[in-house]
Amino acid sequence: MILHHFLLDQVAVAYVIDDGIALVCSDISFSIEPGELVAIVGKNGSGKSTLARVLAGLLPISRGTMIKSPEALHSTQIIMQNPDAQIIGDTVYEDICFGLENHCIASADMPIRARKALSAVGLLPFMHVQVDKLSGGQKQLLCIASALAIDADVLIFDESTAMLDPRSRMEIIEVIQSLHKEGRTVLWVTQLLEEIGHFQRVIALHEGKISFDGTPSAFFYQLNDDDETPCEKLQLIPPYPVLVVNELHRAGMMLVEQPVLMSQLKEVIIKQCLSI
Ligand SMILES: Nc1ncnc2c1ncn2[C@@H]1O[C@H](COP(=O)(O)OP(=O)(O)OP(=O)(O)O)[C@@H](O)[C@H]1O
Repeated sequence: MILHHFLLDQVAVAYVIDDGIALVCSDISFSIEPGELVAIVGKNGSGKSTLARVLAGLLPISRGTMIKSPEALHSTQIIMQNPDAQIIGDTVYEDICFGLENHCIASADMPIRARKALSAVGLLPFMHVQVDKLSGGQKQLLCIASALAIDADVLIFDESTAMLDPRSRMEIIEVIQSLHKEGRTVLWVTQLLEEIGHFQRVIALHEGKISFDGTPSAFFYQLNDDDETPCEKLQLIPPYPVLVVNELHRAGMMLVEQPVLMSQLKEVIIKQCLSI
């Protein structure tokens, strides 16, 4: 029997506003299984952060049902867009320890956990630095390290690398892939479509509803030439490798595979050229 981490059925979410309530998500039904690596995409205001907060237990649902596994209930960490809203300690180390204390981790284990987590995000040299001396991107890395130190089963990243440069962002995605290999469940909210090739599954939101749930290649490619892809339907711009494939296609060169990442595009072109 599969125990879902999250099982949502016809979920709706509303905010209380001045003149009533605003329904921002509706008809949301999906499940997340343990160990999944999922990207959540959509335009600004499509409901990604709202959904992330619901899954993290920070927002109640207004309608429908949501069932969580015990792990998802007790061991989910969300890393949000704004690092200042999540940092409490005066120094990097104190901030990590604050989260560890909240999770009843023994004091003796704290230094080793903090070092391991800070190493994973490249912040070990900053361990005893005052938090207000960190850049915005370094603060985001600290929030990620705090979640890693706690050893959460489910990690939800809500555009938490938005302030990082491309190299640091790639390094975080590599950290996330290794956490996934260890069995962790990762939900990654992003606006950057070039990132989603690193994920197994894409959930796309449009106006608070799920408009797509499937693989990255199914999001960017369509079997029939005349059909719009799920990505095009959302009026989002696909990443560069997909644009290259589409241009080659128009020029008469059909690729047998559907690359999403640059490394995949390179492999496909080499394979195809060698077979001519
Ligand atoms: N606290 C709130 N009160 C009222 N409305 C809200 C609140 N937070 C978000 N909303 C509204 O809910 C809708 C979805 O917002 P949400 O932040 O979930 O979208 P998003 O896809 O994460 O957007 P972005 O990519 O811009 O961060 C938007 O219309 C937004 O204005």
